Amino acid sequence: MRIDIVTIFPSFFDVLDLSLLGKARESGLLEVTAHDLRDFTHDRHRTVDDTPYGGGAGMVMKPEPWGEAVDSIVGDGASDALLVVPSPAGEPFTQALARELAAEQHLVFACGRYEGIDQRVVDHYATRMRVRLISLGDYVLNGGEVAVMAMIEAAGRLVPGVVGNPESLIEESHENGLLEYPVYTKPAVWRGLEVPPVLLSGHHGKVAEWRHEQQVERTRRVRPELLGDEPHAAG
Ligand SMILES: N#Cc1ccccc1Cn1ccc2ccc(-c3cc(N)[nH]n3)cc21
Repeated sequence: MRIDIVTIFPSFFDVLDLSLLGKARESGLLEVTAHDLRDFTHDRHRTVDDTPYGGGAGMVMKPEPWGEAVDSIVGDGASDALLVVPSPAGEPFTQALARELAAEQHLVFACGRYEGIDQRVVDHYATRMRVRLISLGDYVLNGGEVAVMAMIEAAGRLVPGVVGNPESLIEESHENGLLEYPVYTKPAVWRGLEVPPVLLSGHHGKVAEWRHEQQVERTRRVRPELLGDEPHAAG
């Protein structure tokens, strides 16, 4: 299995040289590469973030560096790789999902920071490859790196040959809260994708209403049981 990680903290993943996964890398069972997102910026300050359209606290990760970084890994067309984006708005990471990741040939992990990555990055790559937003649990981390480390560990250990004794593999799961709304920053149009007009309106009430609607729509779509709707069948 090939694993690529895009992050502003590449050295965070040096720890993967240790322990079980370190041996799996040496044996060639796992090929893991961390890429610095700032290497795909072109300004003196290596800027990766900007203010959010629609206002609100914090900063949002700009789409352009992400486009260049992911393209450098998967090329500029369709790809069989799976793009995994850790997010509080993602589907729950479970043992079953770890098994699905373990069966992939090529995983690309996008580690966001700040208030998240401009929504259009996900929207763009969804036209070229499979994209999955995955939540480690219903709490908010400062970025994606911890979640990616957990996913790599959970999935990596399921790759045949990585864990000496397969009997030692175990099951687990978690739970709830409204999911995040999509975020956007400059430019207003990126690769033909526009920011939702309400976020450019300057009407804070409408922005707040739209964001809540997005949260409900996402939660109903991804975690219906959190709204008291019928939960999905187990499995
Ligand atoms: N997004 C967002 C966000 C929204 C509001 C406040 C803070 C953040 C921080 N953040 C930025 C990137 C990023 C990636 C994954 C998580 C994450 C995953 C789980 N399961 N919890 N938190 C958080 C992340």
